[in-house]
Amino acid sequence: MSSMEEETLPLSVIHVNKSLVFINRLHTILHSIALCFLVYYRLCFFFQDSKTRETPLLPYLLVFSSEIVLSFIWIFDQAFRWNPIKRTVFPERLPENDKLPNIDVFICTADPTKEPTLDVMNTVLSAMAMDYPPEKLHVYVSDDGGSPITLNGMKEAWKFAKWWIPFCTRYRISCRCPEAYFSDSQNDGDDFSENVEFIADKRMIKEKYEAFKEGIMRVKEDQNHTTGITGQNHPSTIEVIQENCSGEIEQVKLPLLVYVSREKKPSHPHHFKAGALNVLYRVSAVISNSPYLLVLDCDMFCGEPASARQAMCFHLDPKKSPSLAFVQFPQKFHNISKNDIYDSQHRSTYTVLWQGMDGITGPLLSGTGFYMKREALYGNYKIKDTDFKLQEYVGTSNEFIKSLKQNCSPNIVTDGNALPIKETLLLTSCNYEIGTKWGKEVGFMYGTVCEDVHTSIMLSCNGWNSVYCDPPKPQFLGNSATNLNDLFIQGTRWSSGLLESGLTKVCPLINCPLRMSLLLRFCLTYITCFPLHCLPFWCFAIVPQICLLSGVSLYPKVSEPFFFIYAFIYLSAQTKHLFEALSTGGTFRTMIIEQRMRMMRSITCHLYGLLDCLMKEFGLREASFMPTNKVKDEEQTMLYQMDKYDFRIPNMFLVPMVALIMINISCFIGGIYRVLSLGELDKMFIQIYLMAHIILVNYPIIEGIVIRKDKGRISPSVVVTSNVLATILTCALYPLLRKV
Ligand SMILES: O=c1ccn([C@@H]2O[C@H](COP(=O)(O)OP(=O)(O)O[C@H]3O[C@H](CO)[C@@H](O)[C@H](O)[C@H]3O)[C@@H](O)[C@H]2O)c(=O)[nH]1
Ligand SMILES: [Mn+2]
Repeated sequence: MSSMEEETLPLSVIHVNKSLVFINRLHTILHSIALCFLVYYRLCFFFQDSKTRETPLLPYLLVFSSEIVLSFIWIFDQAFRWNPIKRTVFPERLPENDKLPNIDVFICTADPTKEPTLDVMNTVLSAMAMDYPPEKLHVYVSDDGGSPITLNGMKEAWKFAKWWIPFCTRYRISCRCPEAYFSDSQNDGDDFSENVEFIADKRMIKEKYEAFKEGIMRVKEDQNHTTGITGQNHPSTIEVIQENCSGEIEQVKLPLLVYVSREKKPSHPHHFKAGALNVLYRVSAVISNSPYLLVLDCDMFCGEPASARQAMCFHLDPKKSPSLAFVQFPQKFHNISKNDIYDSQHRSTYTVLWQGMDGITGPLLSGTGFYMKREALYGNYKIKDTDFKLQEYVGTSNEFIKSLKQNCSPNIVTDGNALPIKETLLLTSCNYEIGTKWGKEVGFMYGTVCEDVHTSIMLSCNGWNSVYCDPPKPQFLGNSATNLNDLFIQGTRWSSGLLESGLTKVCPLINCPLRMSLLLRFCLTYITCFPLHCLPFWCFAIVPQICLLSGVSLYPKVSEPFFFIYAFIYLSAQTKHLFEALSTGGTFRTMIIEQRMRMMRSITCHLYGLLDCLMKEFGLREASFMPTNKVKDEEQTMLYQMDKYDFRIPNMFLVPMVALIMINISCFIGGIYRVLSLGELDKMFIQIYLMAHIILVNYPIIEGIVIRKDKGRISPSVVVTSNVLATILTCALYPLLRKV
């Protein structure tokens, strides 16, 4: 091959599945037409003579407005289906190692009791062992807990890395997270599994790993009697982890490893993960100042070592690079069971939604597993600005301002200089950001607990693009919440954060720049507003039910032509969902589980998220970020693996779900009785069908009340409380919905 040809070979290519695009667009058009008929049918009601109307106004308006809200959310959702694409990368076409850019890896951890140090260190080790020149990798760990356990864990990890990294490179190990490697015997490279030397080395590394584990545990016990320093109140500590060469093994080149714990005071807002990332962003700027950043949550390790090179296929592509802010990898999880009863893997987001956005201007940040261009987070500052102006923007650190102008050339690391202690202490102090634009225009955005989505909306507004890279082998593997409790806590946090950025900060539909395309606007609106689902879902879970009891019909009769509109909309939505589930590796069961989880989430998390967001808006509540629990609970894991829902969740979440199911069941029974005795099946068919659908999809709740005897069932006391709530709701609404 001539060098000319070589130069023009692309680093990545795009695939468009033409038939998928056709099906999607056809479905969107047909379904939209049906929705127009539905609206027409509903509007006709208002032109009827009010004396001849059979249906009272209030339930009719409730159902109609719910249909309108759902239809709008559905329309926004279609933007993701308009132009989905997939990409393939060719990392082998990248320039030689010495021409690759530097990368700073950021790993966040917050609390050693909720985030086991061993797991965090596994993430650190997997990042250090990535297939990338070690002198070009710099790993920074942010410890928001300010815990000596984490610092000591890093020292142990450093020692172990000196064995682990050469072992991985030598035997081309593909799984570079030690815990995952040792727990699965399938992980050996085929080339070496018979090799005597390899077997001996592996045994030796395994011993070192056990010693490393013990080292971490030992520290844990030692530190039980700590000082007055807490996770919320501690000074900053910055330390480069290194050890004088003990001569034990030959000098191994390791990536730079830096421990950063920012100063925290209860009186100062610390802005959660976004705050932690911004501190790392500044500290790394005066140490390594790499042009690219990889951000990882402590519970997401690098399963495969290839992601850095894959990401560079986009960042080093001269056509894409100028406007490319980040390359996002999907979040995949190693702890998902076969049937994934909680939809913990968020199938739809990481297949349909992100592929769909990739065909527009690129996916949103997903918090972890992305390669960001440092420059993209500078905000709108101008290189020409005077230092004085820049100080208003990024704060008073001269070293940091210098780093902005140095055009990303690394300084301290390569020069072998000592750490600029004074500067890093300044950059990590609580007061540094006061009066600056951090979190507003520069760095990761503050003011929401979904800093990832909010930051990427701001990037989109500034004209940056992104790319979704989903190679066949998952590059990042995380720990997803696999129990209802964690999922609901996380879901509530997300709903509140998303609504906050969508309703109160940047309403993507209205106040994004004019040049932003309509499709992108729709996607952003969908993402930030989908928790509003809770309004129609609550309505559909109560109003048609109680109306059935009192004989109020809300939908067309089976014998009316408009019945077919409803039937069409229902069937079209269900078939499309099934089609998507099947075409992304799911089954019919996946579809049912997703619908169930959507109902459960809407009724609980989305509603609480909405309330939380409103309360914050009116100053009644402070923002809070409760990290998900990452400590494994044997019993919980067992229930999950057996596909049994674990209903040991706070009443706040459980009672509304159980109460609504009870309303549905009792109205269903009462309704059937009424319909049969009065012969009104024709009139009430849709309402009866709706209830049957809700009850069937949520069968596990009924099972939890009636059949199960294990610890994860729904306890009788919850059933009683829910009954009370259901009765109050029914008694209050029954007369209202009948008369008004
Ligand atoms: O004050 C804080 C709180 C959290 N974290 C870290 O943030 C990360 C994410 O927290 P986690 O408890 O794992 O939350 P998840 O719900 O699993 O996180 C999802 O949702 C977050 C937004 O709500 C995103 O930031 C994450 O990337 C995404 O995985 C973890 O590494 C934490 O250590 C901090 O550093 N400081
Ligand atoms: Mn997490």
